[in-house]
Amino acid sequence: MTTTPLDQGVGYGIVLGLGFAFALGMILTTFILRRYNSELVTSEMFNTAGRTVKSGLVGSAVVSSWTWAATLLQSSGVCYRYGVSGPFWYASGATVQILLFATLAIELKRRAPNAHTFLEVIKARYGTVAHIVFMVFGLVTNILVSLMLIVGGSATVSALTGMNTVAAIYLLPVGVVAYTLVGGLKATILTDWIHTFILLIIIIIFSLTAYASSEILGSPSAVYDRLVQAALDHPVDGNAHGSYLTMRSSEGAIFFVINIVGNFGTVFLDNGYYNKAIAASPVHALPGYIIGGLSWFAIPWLTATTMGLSALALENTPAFPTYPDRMSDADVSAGLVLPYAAVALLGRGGAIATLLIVFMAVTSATSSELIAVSSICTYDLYRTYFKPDASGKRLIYMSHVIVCCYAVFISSFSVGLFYAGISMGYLYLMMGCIISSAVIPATLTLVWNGQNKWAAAMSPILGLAFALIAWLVTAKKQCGNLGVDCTGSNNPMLAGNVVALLSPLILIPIFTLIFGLDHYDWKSMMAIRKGDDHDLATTAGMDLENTVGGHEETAAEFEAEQSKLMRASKISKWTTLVMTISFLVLWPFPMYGSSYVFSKPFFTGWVTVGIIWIFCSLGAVGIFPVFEGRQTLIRTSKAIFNDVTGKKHPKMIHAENATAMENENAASGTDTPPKKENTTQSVLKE
Ligand SMILES: NC(N)=O
Repeated sequence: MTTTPLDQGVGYGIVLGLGFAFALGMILTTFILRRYNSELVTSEMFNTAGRTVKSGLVGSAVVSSWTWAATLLQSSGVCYRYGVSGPFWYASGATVQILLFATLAIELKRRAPNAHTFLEVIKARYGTVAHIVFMVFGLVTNILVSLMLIVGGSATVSALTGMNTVAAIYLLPVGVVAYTLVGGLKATILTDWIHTFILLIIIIIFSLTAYASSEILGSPSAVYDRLVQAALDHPVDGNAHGSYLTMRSSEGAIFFVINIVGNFGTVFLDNGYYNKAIAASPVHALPGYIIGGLSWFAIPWLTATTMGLSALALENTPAFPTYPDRMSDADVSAGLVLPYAAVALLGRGGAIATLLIVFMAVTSATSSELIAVSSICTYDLYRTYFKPDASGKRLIYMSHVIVCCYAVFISSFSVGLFYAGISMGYLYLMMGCIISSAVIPATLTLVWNGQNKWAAAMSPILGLAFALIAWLVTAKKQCGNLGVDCTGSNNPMLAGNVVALLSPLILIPIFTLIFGLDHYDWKSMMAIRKGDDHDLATTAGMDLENTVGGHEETAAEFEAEQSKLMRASKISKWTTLVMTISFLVLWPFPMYGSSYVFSKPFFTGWVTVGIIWIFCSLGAVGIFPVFEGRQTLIRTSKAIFNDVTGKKHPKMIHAENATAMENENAASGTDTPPKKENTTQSVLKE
C-alpha cells in the first residue's frame, strides 16, 4: 500500500487515546467496586478476582483473551490462501481446546481449590525440578502469544495509518498496562466484556456489508460468482478442482493439524486460562468455558469467511490496496488480508473499524497475558523461591513491577522480530513446535495419579528437542536451507508440531518403566494456601471477611463445593468430548472426503449459519453477562444514587452488601447445572 487510508494521527489517536480511555474507565470502575461493592484490590483479588465470577463474564473473558490479532488476521490469511476451508480449519482447530479445557478447569478447581496458578499445582505434586520446567514452558507460551499480538497488531496499525511500526510496538501495550495495573484480573475481565461486545458488533457490520449491502458484493451470490472466477484465474494447488469453495484442501488440512497442535499448547500451558478457571465461582467454570468456546467459534469462522473471501472477490478492483497485483506472500503472513479487504469494502470506515477490532483483540488478550505472567512471577517465582512470607501488599507491588517490566520486554523483543522479518503468521505456525510437548504431561498432572515426576519434568524437554530436530531437518531436506521462508512453510511446521505434541506418548511410558508408577494421593495440591491480605484490608479500614473473595471457607462450605465440582467433572468429560468430535470429525471430514465443491445455495446457507452464530455469540457473551449481573448492577446503581444524593453513607451500603451478596450467591445456583430443588429455591428467593 503506497498511500495509507488513514493519517498517522488516527493511528496515535486510537492506540493512545483508546488505551487511556480504558485506563480511566477502569480507575472509575475499581473505585465504584470498592466504594459500593466491597471489592478491595487485595493480592487475592488482583490475581483471582475473588473466585466469584459468573459464567457469562467467564465466557466473555475466555472469548476476549482467545481472540488474538491472529484470530482475525491469520484466519483471513488462510481463507485467502485456501478458500472456505481455511476459516473452518482455523476456528474448529482452536475451539476444541477451549471446550476440552473446561474439563481441566473443573479438575483444577476440585483438586486445588486455593491455587493461584497451575504451576503451584505442579510444584505441590512434583517438586522443584518439574516446577521450573513448567514455569519456563508457561512463560514461553505467554511470551509467544504476547509477541504474536504485538507483532500482528503493529503491522496492521502501520499498514493502515503509516504510523512507524516501532512506535506502534511500544505504544500498543501502554494503555493496557495502565488498566491492568489499576484493577488486576477483575479489571481485565470487565474490560474483556466491553472489548468482546465491540468486536462482535464490528464483525456483524463487516459480514452484513459484504453479504447484504455492499455495492460491488452485497450478496452471497455475488461473492460466489467472483470466487468461481478467482479459481479460474488462479486455481488453488491441492484444492478439489482448484476451487476456493471446497473443504477438500490438502494445504488447508495441513494447516488444520498445525493449528490444533499449537492451540493445545497456547490454551493448556497459558496460565491465563487457569486464571479464569480460578476466578470463576465453582458453579460457573464449566458453563463459562462452554459458552466461551462455542461463542468464540463464530469469530474467526465468520470474520475470515467474510474478509478473506472479500479480499479474493475484490482484489481485481481498483478499490483494493494492492490493485492490480495480488497480495504478496509476506503481506498475507503479516496479517494484511483483513485490513486490505476492509478498505476495499468500506473505505476509510473499514480502515477505522479494522483498527478498532485489532486494537480490542490486542489489548484484551495482552491484558490477560500480563496478568498470567505477573501471577507466575509473583506466586511461583517470588513467593516460592525468594519470599515465602510475603505480605499481600508486597505481592501486589511485585505484580505491578512485573506487569511493567514484561511489557517493556515484549515490545523490545517484537522490535527485534520486526527487523528479523519474523511475522505473526510465522510465530503462529511455530508456537506448537516450541511449547506443545508439555501439553500431555500438564494434562496428566490433573487427571492421572500415575505420572511420576521424571516423566512430568523430562518429557517436555526431550519432546521440545525432538520437535526442533523434526522441524529443522524437514526444512533442510525440503529446501536445502534454513531461511525464514522455508522454515515457515507448511511441511516443516507440520513435522515439528506433530512431534512436539505426540512425543510424550512415547516418553511418558518410558519414564514410567524406568522410575515406576506414581501413586499420588492428591493431598499436597489441596494444601495450597491463599495469600494473606489482612494487612491490606486493615489499611483500607475493611474487614477481610466482608470483602469479595476474602471470606474464609468453612468445612461445610468446602464439602458442598467439592460435591458440586464432582458433578460438574462428570458432566464436562462427556459434553466436551462429544463437542470436540463434532467439530474435528463429524462436521468437516464428510465434506473433505467427498471433495464437495459448494453449490451457490449451499454457500448461501454456510454464510447464513455463520451470521446466525455470531448473533448467538453476541447474546451469550455480550448480553447474557449483563442479565446475569443485573442484581449487582441494580444494587450498585442504587448505591451510587443514594451516596451522591446524600441518602445513605457507603458504610451502611457495605453492611447491606454483605447480606445481599450472600443471597445472590445462593440464588446464582449451587450446582453445574443446578439441581432441581436448588433451582426451585433460587426462583422462590428471587
Ligand atoms: N486464539 C487463536 N488461536 O486465535
